[in-house]
Amino acid sequence: MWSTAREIAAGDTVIVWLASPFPTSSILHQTRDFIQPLVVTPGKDFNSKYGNYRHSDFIGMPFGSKVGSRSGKGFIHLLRPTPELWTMALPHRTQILYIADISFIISYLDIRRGSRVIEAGTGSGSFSHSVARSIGPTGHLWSYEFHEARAQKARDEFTQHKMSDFVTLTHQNVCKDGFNLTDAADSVFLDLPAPWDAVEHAKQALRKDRTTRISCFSPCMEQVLRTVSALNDAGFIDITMYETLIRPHDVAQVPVLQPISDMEEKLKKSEEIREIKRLRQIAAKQKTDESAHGEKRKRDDGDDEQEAEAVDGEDVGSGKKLKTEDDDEMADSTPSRDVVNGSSSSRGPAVAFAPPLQKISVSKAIVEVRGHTSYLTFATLLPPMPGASPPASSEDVAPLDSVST
Ligand SMILES: C[S@@+](CC[C@H](N)C(=O)[O-])C[C@H]1O[C@@H](n2cnc3c(N)ncnc32)[C@H](O)[C@@H]1O
Repeated sequence: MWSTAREIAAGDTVIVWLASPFPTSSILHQTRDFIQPLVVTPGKDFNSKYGNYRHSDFIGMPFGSKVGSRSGKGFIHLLRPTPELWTMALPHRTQILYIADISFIISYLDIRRGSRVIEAGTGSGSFSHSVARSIGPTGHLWSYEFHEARAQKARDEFTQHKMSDFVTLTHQNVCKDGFNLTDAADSVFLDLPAPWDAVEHAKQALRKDRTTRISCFSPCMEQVLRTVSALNDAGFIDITMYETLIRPHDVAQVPVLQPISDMEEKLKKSEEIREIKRLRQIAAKQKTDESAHGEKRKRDDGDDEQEAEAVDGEDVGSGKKLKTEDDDEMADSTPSRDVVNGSSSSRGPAVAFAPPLQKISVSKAIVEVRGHTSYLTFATLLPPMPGASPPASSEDVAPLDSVST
């Protein structure tokens, strides 16, 4: 398909991104103001509200470059085309399929490297580009469009995007004239106003030596019901309908909350250390008082000192401090942080046990889901059983109320 070279050359298609390189989901469907395809043509200029540029200046730049305008005001990004970017940037000649539906259809039709696929109609070629990438040059896409100007424009684009070796575009009314193919395709995709009229033709074009799939894209339920009837009549099975909706999520980074059991343990330890510190302070104060008075104070109760020594690990009399495990832990715990709520503490060398604070990404789904595009009906066609007679059509089946019991 498109150039895989590192640098942009004359004649290459580039996608010009005119806005922030980090789109939010809300602008993904309104990006045509921000994103445009461009064929690099020496001698031509690209002018926009983001500045003026000469195509020839793009030649030799790596794809993905950020380019400043000639006036120094504004910049653009020159991106390598992908089917996703093409769908966002392509010139619309019809309504098009977007990536949420495209990816779902490709997955449910089991389209992969080497697949042989039929699509009708081609429209603006949005779906065609994603299929072309999925099947690669070892597969084949037969695309049909009955609007002559659209067919020609799509054909030109397929040639420009180096797809024409494995994508065949035919200008034809598939409901009337079918696909001119027999037992050829692994799957069929119909994006037509009246897909039911093309179901029998699709059946003829599908392979009979393996299980094959069909999908029809229709905006309203009446179309779905007619299509389901036609699929039933043609002997398709496993008929299922889906709707693809985009549900945006609010994403935020939050501090990792620690398990309560850990917190209890740490709080207990914190209390113990606070108590030790308190006793140390008492002992230190006593020592200061004694030296200030220049005499050794007589103790009424020698037990106090012993108690302080026992808890504190400090030889109060000699002023020598004995190192404890807790001291090590306090010294190692940097930076100092509040364990409980995760906020930074400005209380100096406070007691701290938590490792440097970690954050995780969490998301909350937005309840309202908008953006109905169409209903997707899928069905399966099994290879005929050897010696089996063709399935009865619904017209041959007597209505339920006429069946006597
Ligand atoms: C909605 S557009 C398809 C958009 C396309 N899936 C895309 O992603 O760009 C439907 C196209 O089907 C074409 N079409 C309608 N009926 C047709 C028929 N019977 N045979 C061939 N093409 C047909 C229309 O001209 C139109 O271009």
